Amino acid sequence: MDKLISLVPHSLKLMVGDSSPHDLPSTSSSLLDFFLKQHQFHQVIRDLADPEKALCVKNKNLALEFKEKGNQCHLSGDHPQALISYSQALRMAPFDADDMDRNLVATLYVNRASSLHKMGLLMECLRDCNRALQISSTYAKAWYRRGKVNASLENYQDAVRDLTIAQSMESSLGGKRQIESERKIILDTHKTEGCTPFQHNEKQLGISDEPHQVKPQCVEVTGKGRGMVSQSDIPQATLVHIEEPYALIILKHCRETHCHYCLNELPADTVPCTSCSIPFYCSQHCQVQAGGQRLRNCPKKLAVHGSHFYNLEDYIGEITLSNDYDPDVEHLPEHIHECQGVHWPLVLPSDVVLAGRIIVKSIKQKKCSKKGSIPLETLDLSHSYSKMSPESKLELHIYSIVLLCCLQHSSHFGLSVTGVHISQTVILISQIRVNSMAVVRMKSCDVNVPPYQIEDFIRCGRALTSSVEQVRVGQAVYFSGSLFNHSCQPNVHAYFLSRTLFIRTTEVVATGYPLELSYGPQVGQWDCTTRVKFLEDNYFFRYSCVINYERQKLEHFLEVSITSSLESNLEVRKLKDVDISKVAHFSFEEKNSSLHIDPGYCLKCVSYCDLESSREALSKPWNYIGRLQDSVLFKEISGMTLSGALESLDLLRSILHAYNKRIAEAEDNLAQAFCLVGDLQSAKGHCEASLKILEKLYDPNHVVIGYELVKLSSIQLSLGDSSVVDSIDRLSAIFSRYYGSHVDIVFPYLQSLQKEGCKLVQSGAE
Ligand SMILES: C[S@@+](CC[C@H](N)C(=O)[O-])C[C@H]1O[C@@H](n2cnc3c(N)ncnc32)[C@H](O)[C@@H]1O
Repeated sequence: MDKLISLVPHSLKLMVGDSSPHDLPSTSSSLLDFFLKQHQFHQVIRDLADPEKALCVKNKNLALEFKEKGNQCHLSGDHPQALISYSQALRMAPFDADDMDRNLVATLYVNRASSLHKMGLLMECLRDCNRALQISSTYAKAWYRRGKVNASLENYQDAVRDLTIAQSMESSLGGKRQIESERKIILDTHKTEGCTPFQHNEKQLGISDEPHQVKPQCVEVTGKGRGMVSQSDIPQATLVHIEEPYALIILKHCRETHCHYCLNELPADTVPCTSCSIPFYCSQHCQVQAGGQRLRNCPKKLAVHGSHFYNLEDYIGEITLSNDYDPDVEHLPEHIHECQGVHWPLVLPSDVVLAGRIIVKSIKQKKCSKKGSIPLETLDLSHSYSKMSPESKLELHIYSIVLLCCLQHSSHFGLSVTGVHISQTVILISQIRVNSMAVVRMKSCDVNVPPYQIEDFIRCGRALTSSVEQVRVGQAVYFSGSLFNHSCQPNVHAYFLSRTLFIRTTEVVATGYPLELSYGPQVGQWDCTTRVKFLEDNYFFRYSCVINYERQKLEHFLEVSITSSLESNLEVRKLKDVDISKVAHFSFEEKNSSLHIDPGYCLKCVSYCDLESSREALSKPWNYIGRLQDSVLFKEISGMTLSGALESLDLLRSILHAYNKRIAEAEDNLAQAFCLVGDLQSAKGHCEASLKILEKLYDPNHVVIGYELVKLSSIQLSLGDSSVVDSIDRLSAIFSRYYGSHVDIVFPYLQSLQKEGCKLVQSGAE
């Protein structure tokens, strides 16, 4: 990008920087004309989009190298490393390549199945066997591995069937004999009458279909454009909106860890795209839905001898015929035009690639390829192009030109790159910037447990300071979802299951009242100034809701814990446009209206703080707390860091207001540090202290309290403290308010906590 920007002459930069949506077609054509004369520009496009230079194509030699590495690791017993190597080999292997007279991909699936079996990942192993068989239905080794894993899964009937088929397909006499003896052992040891339910399809995570009858209405809201309002009185925790994305993309940092279609965390048995080496999917279902081009197979009718009990031909058909394509789900082959191994989808920013997906989708939907016109004007979304900085405008122009040139190379729509098309793309990217939603997932972590082991540790109740945090995994356009405006006091909460957006009320909402979300991280994670800046930089509006307005005025007046008095006080809404002393007066009214207000006094509890000297005195303790945070991150806690942080905490307590949020953060850091050094009693004390402060700052059912309760309950569990039951009950109530009946799907850790809590109480009662 910098290279292209540096080519643009100053006068053209000025013209683009000054442009309005109205002049876009002419500024776009001028810039395009300029670039078309630059050989460096053509070089950039060739590097990004020329199939000859494609870097993300399949590569058989590389696949064989990874396969060999996987085999060596498997032989030496390093199964996790073998798994990684086989997955990389699958990513690189051309779908139709052969290796030793066998389809290479099928071989790799079977090899990976062996590693998965050794690692105890039985369902993953079974799925890989099925994948191999769907490519090569006569593959004896795949049937054999399937039989073995079915035996481990105690699906003895299927195990016997699989081994019968394996024996029939095996060509060597020795092999046949070995399979026969294993089959006999299973037959002799286990009675196979009674049918084990057979399931080979990859099931998607079931999303419970909670009824939602409450439909919000879209209206014009003064100063905010369109917005959503309630049409009736809506109870708390009611689902008010469900929507599938119009277009979605995974974020770059999640490409190796999350499915590129549904954005769920990748399982151990990842499925790569069959045509390029870019995406990984969690299942063939997602691969097909995304346009990861799985070849349809048509297995032969196989005659199998050796069984008079079952109809083995039907059984084989059931396993080898994939049915990943779900005709009821709208098919969005969003990856298909990016799938030629060229690397522009990998290097261009996510929102630009997302714009490409929308362009291709709208072309396909309108079937206007012959006309070569991009019907982007159909996207009824707001944008703030006029408010962007000159640098951003130039950047948007260049990205739009590059994207269209790449699409022109990669797709077969006869796409022409013109000033009008570029200007439409500029507007589209501007629309994406203010309207797309960050798709998030809840992630559990623990200071003592490596991330890949967290689920196992949690399941066994061995995690100590487990915490949950929201991580951004994708970016998506939801047409109706984007009509919810922002509030720093949101009354609805958005979350995602797979690609689906859910919006739920977090409080009772009266008829006609706006339904508003919090843009950016959840309330409580940022202070007011940071959020206002974020809204200005990213959404181009100056946030001026009552709470903020009053808070800004109060911040001149008093630096301590203003959140506490205002955030919980809904009556503050009435205070718009009143003088600061009146705000103060209002806050004191109920208690003692005759109080005199001076800067430095807390409006909630009247304690005093000398703001000037406190600011100076705070810098040293903050440094110590910062050092502690780093040590927790690197899991290296020295006695010095700990004692420095403890002294700093005392200092903070003496200077700051008792309910300052930063003291709560320091307490929380100390809790994590004490967990790391194994002093759980102290950890519990600090966690409780942090919670006590948060309870003063937030509504008792606020999600911020829920997060701290997760930590407290995991420490209490580790200590065998029976009060964990109360903590878990509280946190269940809080999360149910935000996630309703989806709480167990969004936050599976809650169930493990509940189970462990019950066990603890029962063992205490015995
Ligand atoms: C995702 S859109 C919301 C829908 C938008 N109001 C519309 O008319 O399409 C985000 C844009 O809405 C406006 N907006 C959202 N919340 C606002 C608020 N609290 N105050 C002022 N403008 C707001 C801003 O222009 C922002 O860029």
